[in-house]
Amino acid sequence: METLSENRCCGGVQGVYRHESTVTGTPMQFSVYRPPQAATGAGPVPVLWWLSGLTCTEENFTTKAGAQRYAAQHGLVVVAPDTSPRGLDLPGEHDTYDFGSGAGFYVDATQEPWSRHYRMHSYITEELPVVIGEHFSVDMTRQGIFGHSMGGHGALVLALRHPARYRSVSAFAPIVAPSRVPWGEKAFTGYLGEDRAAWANYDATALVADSDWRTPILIDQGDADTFLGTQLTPELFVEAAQTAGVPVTLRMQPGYDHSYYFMATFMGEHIAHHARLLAI
Ligand SMILES: N[C@@H](CCC(=O)N[C@@H](CSC=O)C(=O)NCC(=O)O)C(=O)O
Repeated sequence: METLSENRCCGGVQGVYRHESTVTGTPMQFSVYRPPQAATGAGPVPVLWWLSGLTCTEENFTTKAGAQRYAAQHGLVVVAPDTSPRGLDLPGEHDTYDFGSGAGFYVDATQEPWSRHYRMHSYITEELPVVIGEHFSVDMTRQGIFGHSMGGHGALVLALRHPARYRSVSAFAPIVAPSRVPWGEKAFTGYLGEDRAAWANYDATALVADSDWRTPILIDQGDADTFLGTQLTPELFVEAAQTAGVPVTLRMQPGYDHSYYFMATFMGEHIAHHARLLAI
Protein backbone atom coordinates (compact mmCIF):
# COMPACT_ATOMS: atom_id res chain seq x y z
CA MET A 1 0.00 0.00 0.00
CA GLU A 2 1.33 3.40 -0.97
CA THR A 3 0.49 6.58 0.94
CA LEU A 4 -0.49 9.40 -1.43
CA SER A 5 -1.32 12.00 1.20
CA GLU A 6 -2.00 12.38 4.91
CA ASN A 7 -3.41 15.50 6.51
CA ARG A 8 -4.23 16.28 10.10
CA CYS A 9 -8.00 16.71 10.41
CA CYS A 10 -10.27 17.13 13.46
CA GLY A 11 -7.56 15.72 15.70
CA GLY A 12 -7.09 12.63 13.52
CA VAL A 13 -5.63 11.97 10.07
CA GLN A 14 -7.27 12.03 6.65
CA GLY A 15 -5.27 9.84 4.30
CA VAL A 16 -5.41 8.78 0.67
CA TYR A 17 -3.78 5.51 -0.36
CA ARG A 18 -3.20 3.33 -3.40
CA HIS A 19 -2.67 -0.41 -3.80
CA GLU A 20 -2.56 -2.98 -6.56
CA SER A 21 -5.87 -4.82 -6.57
CA THR A 22 -5.84 -8.42 -7.70
CA VAL A 23 -9.66 -8.40 -7.81
CA THR A 24 -9.92 -5.54 -10.32
CA GLY A 25 -6.51 -6.07 -11.88
CA THR A 26 -5.81 -2.36 -11.56
CA PRO A 27 -4.32 0.06 -9.07
CA MET A 28 -7.08 1.29 -6.74
CA GLN A 29 -7.20 4.39 -4.57
CA PHE A 30 -9.17 4.81 -1.36
CA SER A 31 -9.35 7.26 1.50
CA VAL A 32 -9.25 6.47 5.22
CA TYR A 33 -10.06 8.85 8.05
CA ARG A 34 -8.44 7.83 11.33
CA PRO A 35 -10.02 9.51 14.38
CA PRO A 36 -7.91 10.62 17.33
CA GLN A 37 -9.00 7.49 19.22
CA ALA A 38 -7.16 5.33 16.64
CA ALA A 39 -3.86 7.02 17.49
CA THR A 40 -3.98 6.84 21.28
CA GLY A 41 -3.40 3.13 21.55
CA ALA A 42 -6.83 2.79 23.10
CA GLY A 43 -7.43 -0.25 20.92
CA PRO A 44 -8.98 -0.90 17.55
CA VAL A 45 -11.97 1.22 16.59
CA PRO A 46 -15.04 0.36 14.46
CA VAL A 47 -14.98 0.85 10.69
CA LEU A 48 -17.60 2.73 8.72
CA TRP A 49 -17.57 2.19 4.95
CA TRP A 50 -18.74 4.98 2.67
CA LEU A 51 -19.79 4.23 -0.93
CA SER A 52 -19.97 7.22 -3.26
CA GLY A 53 -22.22 7.90 -6.22
CA LEU A 54 -21.87 8.28 -9.96
CA THR A 55 -18.89 10.31 -11.19
CA CYS A 56 -17.16 10.20 -7.81
CA THR A 57 -13.70 9.08 -6.81
CA GLU A 58 -12.50 8.47 -3.26
CA GLU A 59 -12.08 12.24 -3.00
CA ASN A 60 -15.63 13.68 -3.19
CA PHE A 61 -16.74 12.35 0.18
CA THR A 62 -13.44 13.26 1.80
CA THR A 63 -13.56 16.90 0.75
CA LYS A 64 -17.30 17.65 0.66
CA ALA A 65 -19.21 15.62 3.25
CA GLY A 66 -17.74 17.10 6.42
CA ALA A 67 -17.74 13.65 7.99
CA GLN A 68 -14.39 13.84 9.77
CA ARG A 69 -15.66 15.98 12.66
CA TYR A 70 -18.35 13.41 13.51
CA ALA A 71 -16.08 10.41 12.95
CA ALA A 72 -13.62 12.00 15.38
CA GLN A 73 -16.38 12.66 17.90
CA HIS A 74 -17.55 9.04 17.83
CA GLY A 75 -14.18 7.34 17.28
CA LEU A 76 -14.86 5.70 13.92
CA VAL A 77 -12.47 4.94 11.08
CA VAL A 78 -14.17 5.87 7.80
CA VAL A 79 -13.07 4.22 4.55
CA ALA A 80 -14.17 5.60 1.16
CA PRO A 81 -13.21 3.49 -1.88
CA ASP A 82 -13.26 4.65 -5.47
CA THR A 83 -16.40 3.91 -7.49
CA SER A 84 -14.84 1.85 -10.30
CA PRO A 85 -11.54 0.50 -11.54
CA ARG A 86 -9.33 3.16 -13.16
CA GLY A 87 -6.55 3.27 -15.69
CA LEU A 88 -8.30 1.09 -18.26
CA ASP A 89 -9.61 1.99 -21.69
CA LEU A 90 -12.35 -0.54 -22.36
CA PRO A 91 -14.67 0.19 -25.30
CA GLY A 92 -17.12 2.93 -24.25
CA GLU A 93 -15.77 2.99 -20.71
CA HIS A 94 -15.39 6.74 -20.51
CA ASP A 95 -18.24 7.80 -22.83
CA THR A 96 -21.06 8.41 -20.33
CA TYR A 97 -21.20 9.42 -16.68
CA ASP A 98 -23.56 6.60 -15.66
CA PHE A 99 -21.70 3.55 -16.97
CA GLY A 100 -18.07 2.48 -16.91
CA SER A 101 -15.51 4.63 -15.12
CA GLY A 102 -16.99 6.26 -12.03
CA ALA A 103 -20.05 4.03 -12.28
CA GLY A 104 -19.12 0.53 -11.13
CA PHE A 105 -22.48 0.08 -9.35
CA TYR A 106 -20.85 -2.18 -6.74
CA VAL A 107 -21.50 -5.34 -8.77
CA ASP A 108 -19.29 -8.15 -10.01
CA ALA A 109 -19.77 -7.89 -13.77
CA THR A 110 -20.39 -11.10 -15.66
CA GLN A 111 -20.34 -9.64 -19.17
CA GLU A 112 -17.36 -9.02 -21.42
CA PRO A 113 -15.36 -6.84 -21.46
CA TRP A 114 -16.29 -5.73 -17.92
CA SER A 115 -16.06 -9.04 -16.07
CA ARG A 116 -12.28 -9.07 -15.72
CA HIS A 117 -12.03 -5.71 -13.97
CA TYR A 118 -15.45 -4.41 -12.88
CA ARG A 119 -15.71 -6.50 -9.71
CA MET A 120 -16.48 -3.84 -7.14
CA HIS A 121 -18.65 -6.10 -4.98
CA SER A 122 -15.79 -8.52 -4.36
CA TYR A 123 -13.29 -5.70 -4.14
CA ILE A 124 -15.18 -3.97 -1.32
CA THR A 125 -16.34 -7.05 0.58
CA GLU A 126 -13.24 -9.23 0.23
CA GLU A 127 -10.03 -7.55 -0.85
CA LEU A 128 -10.15 -4.03 0.59
CA PRO A 129 -11.14 -5.17 4.12
CA VAL A 130 -7.97 -7.26 4.26
CA VAL A 131 -5.87 -4.26 3.25
CA ILE A 132 -7.61 -2.07 5.84
CA GLY A 133 -7.20 -4.71 8.54
CA GLU A 134 -3.48 -5.06 7.80
CA HIS A 135 -2.65 -1.37 7.80
CA PHE A 136 -5.02 0.30 10.27
CA SER A 137 -6.04 -0.31 13.88
CA VAL A 138 -9.62 -1.37 13.23
CA ASP A 139 -12.10 -3.73 14.86
CA MET A 140 -13.42 -5.76 11.95
CA THR A 141 -16.14 -7.24 14.15
CA ARG A 142 -17.76 -3.80 14.18
CA GLN A 143 -18.38 -2.60 10.63
CA GLY A 144 -21.09 -0.33 9.29
CA ILE A 145 -21.81 0.92 5.78
CA PHE A 146 -23.47 3.94 4.20
CA GLY A 147 -23.49 5.72 0.89
CA HIS A 148 -25.11 8.09 -1.57
CA SER A 149 -27.24 7.44 -4.63
CA MET A 150 -25.39 4.68 -6.53
CA GLY A 151 -23.42 4.27 -3.31
CA GLY A 152 -26.62 4.16 -1.26
CA HIS A 153 -27.70 1.31 -3.50
CA GLY A 154 -24.31 -0.33 -2.86
CA ALA A 155 -24.57 0.13 0.91
CA LEU A 156 -28.06 -1.34 1.15
CA VAL A 157 -27.16 -4.28 -1.10
CA LEU A 158 -23.93 -5.09 0.72
CA ALA A 159 -25.60 -4.91 4.13
CA LEU A 160 -28.55 -7.06 3.08
CA ARG A 161 -26.28 -9.61 1.40
CA HIS A 162 -23.73 -9.70 4.22
CA PRO A 163 -25.70 -9.18 7.44
CA ALA A 164 -23.08 -10.96 9.52
CA ARG A 165 -20.45 -8.50 8.29
CA TYR A 166 -22.21 -5.15 8.68
CA ARG A 167 -23.96 -4.16 11.89
CA SER A 168 -25.40 -0.89 10.63
CA VAL A 169 -26.52 0.67 7.37
CA SER A 170 -27.84 4.01 6.20
CA ALA A 171 -28.16 5.87 2.92
CA PHE A 172 -28.60 9.28 1.37
CA ALA A 173 -30.89 9.37 -1.68
CA PRO A 174 -30.20 5.73 -2.60
CA ILE A 175 -31.13 4.06 -5.88
CA VAL A 176 -33.23 1.46 -4.10
CA ALA A 177 -34.67 -0.44 -7.05
CA PRO A 178 -32.03 -0.36 -9.81
CA SER A 179 -33.79 -3.10 -11.78
CA ARG A 180 -36.69 -0.72 -12.34
CA VAL A 181 -35.05 2.65 -13.12
CA PRO A 182 -33.00 3.91 -16.08
CA TRP A 183 -29.63 4.24 -14.29
CA GLY A 184 -29.85 0.69 -12.98
CA GLU A 185 -31.29 -0.87 -16.13
CA LYS A 186 -28.43 0.55 -18.17
CA ALA A 187 -25.74 -0.54 -15.72
CA PHE A 188 -27.15 -3.99 -15.03
CA THR A 189 -27.69 -4.75 -18.71
CA GLY A 190 -24.08 -3.81 -19.42
CA TYR A 191 -22.47 -5.50 -16.43
CA LEU A 192 -24.82 -8.44 -15.78
CA GLY A 193 -26.53 -9.08 -19.13
CA GLU A 194 -30.13 -9.19 -20.28
CA ASP A 195 -31.33 -11.88 -17.85
CA ARG A 196 -33.13 -9.90 -15.16
CA ALA A 197 -33.08 -12.85 -12.77
CA ALA A 198 -29.38 -12.13 -12.25
CA TRP A 199 -30.17 -8.54 -11.30
CA ALA A 200 -32.10 -9.38 -8.13
CA ASN A 201 -28.87 -10.10 -6.23
CA TYR A 202 -27.99 -6.44 -6.62
CA ASP A 203 -31.42 -4.88 -6.10
CA ALA A 204 -32.03 -3.68 -2.53
CA THR A 205 -35.80 -3.73 -2.89
CA ALA A 206 -35.76 -7.31 -4.15
CA LEU A 207 -33.28 -8.33 -1.43
CA VAL A 208 -35.11 -6.70 1.47
CA ALA A 209 -38.31 -8.56 0.63
CA ASP A 210 -36.58 -11.75 1.73
CA SER A 211 -34.30 -10.40 4.45
CA ASP A 212 -34.04 -11.02 8.17
CA TRP A 213 -32.10 -7.78 8.76
CA ARG A 214 -33.52 -6.34 12.00
CA THR A 215 -31.45 -3.30 12.98
CA PRO A 216 -32.88 0.11 12.06
CA ILE A 217 -32.08 1.36 8.55
CA LEU A 218 -31.91 5.15 8.13
CA ILE A 219 -32.57 6.80 4.76
CA ASP A 220 -32.54 10.54 4.13
CA GLN A 221 -34.01 11.86 0.88
CA GLY A 222 -34.37 15.45 -0.26
CA ASP A 223 -37.78 16.27 -1.71
CA ALA A 224 -36.20 18.75 -4.16
CA ASP A 225 -33.91 16.05 -5.58
CA THR A 226 -34.37 16.06 -9.36
CA PHE A 227 -33.67 12.30 -9.49
CA LEU A 228 -36.27 11.40 -6.86
CA GLY A 229 -39.16 10.13 -8.99
CA THR A 230 -37.19 8.74 -11.92
CA GLN A 231 -34.11 7.06 -10.42
CA LEU A 232 -34.37 6.78 -6.64
CA THR A 233 -37.95 5.68 -5.74
CA PRO A 234 -37.37 5.23 -1.98
CA GLU A 235 -41.03 4.37 -1.35
CA LEU A 236 -40.53 1.03 -3.14
CA PHE A 237 -37.86 0.00 -0.62
CA VAL A 238 -39.87 1.19 2.37
CA GLU A 239 -42.93 -0.75 1.26
CA ALA A 240 -40.95 -3.96 0.70
CA ALA A 241 -39.06 -3.54 3.99
CA GLN A 242 -42.21 -2.99 6.00
CA THR A 243 -43.81 -6.07 4.48
CA ALA A 244 -40.72 -8.10 5.42
CA GLY A 245 -40.54 -6.70 8.96
CA VAL A 246 -37.28 -4.83 8.32
CA PRO A 247 -37.19 -1.57 10.32
CA VAL A 248 -36.59 1.43 8.07
CA THR A 249 -36.95 5.16 8.63
CA LEU A 250 -37.26 7.29 5.50
CA ARG A 251 -36.91 10.98 6.26
CA MET A 252 -38.08 13.26 3.45
CA GLN A 253 -36.07 16.44 3.88
CA PRO A 254 -37.89 19.50 2.54
CA GLY A 255 -36.03 21.62 0.00
CA TYR A 256 -32.90 19.46 -0.19
CA ASP A 257 -31.46 18.29 -3.50
CA HIS A 258 -29.08 15.47 -4.50
CA SER A 259 -25.86 17.25 -3.63
CA TYR A 260 -23.20 16.99 -0.99
CA TYR A 261 -24.73 20.12 0.61
CA PHE A 262 -27.71 17.92 1.48
CA MET A 263 -25.49 15.15 2.79
CA ALA A 264 -23.26 17.47 4.80
CA THR A 265 -26.40 18.76 6.53
CA PHE A 266 -27.38 15.34 7.87
CA MET A 267 -23.96 13.65 8.01
CA GLY A 268 -23.71 14.03 11.78
CA GLU A 269 -27.01 12.23 12.30
CA HIS A 270 -25.97 9.34 10.05
CA ILE A 271 -22.64 8.89 11.78
CA ALA A 272 -24.38 8.99 15.18
CA HIS A 273 -26.77 6.30 13.90
CA HIS A 274 -23.83 4.05 13.04
CA ALA A 275 -21.90 4.87 16.22
CA ARG A 276 -24.88 3.84 18.32
CA LEU A 277 -25.21 0.47 16.58
CA LEU A 278 -21.47 -0.18 16.40
CA ALA A 279 -20.96 0.53 20.11
CA ILE A 280 -22.97 -2.55 21.08
N1 LIG B 1 -23.62 14.49 -14.04
C1 LIG B 1 -24.85 13.89 -13.78
C2 LIG B 1 -25.12 13.63 -12.31
C3 LIG B 1 -23.91 13.27 -11.53
C4 LIG B 1 -24.20 13.33 -10.06
O1 LIG B 1 -25.09 14.00 -9.60
N2 LIG B 1 -23.43 12.57 -9.31
C5 LIG B 1 -23.66 12.51 -7.90
C6 LIG B 1 -24.06 11.11 -7.56
S1 LIG B 1 -25.51 10.66 -8.51
C7 LIG B 1 -25.79 9.00 -8.18
O2 LIG B 1 -25.01 8.17 -7.99
C8 LIG B 1 -22.42 12.93 -7.16
O3 LIG B 1 -22.22 12.58 -6.02
N3 LIG B 1 -21.59 13.75 -7.82
C9 LIG B 1 -20.32 14.18 -7.28
C10 LIG B 1 -20.34 15.44 -6.49
O4 LIG B 1 -19.28 15.78 -5.92
O5 LIG B 1 -21.39 16.11 -6.37
C11 LIG B 1 -25.96 14.75 -14.29
O6 LIG B 1 -25.67 15.90 -14.55
O7 LIG B 1 -27.10 14.29 -14.37
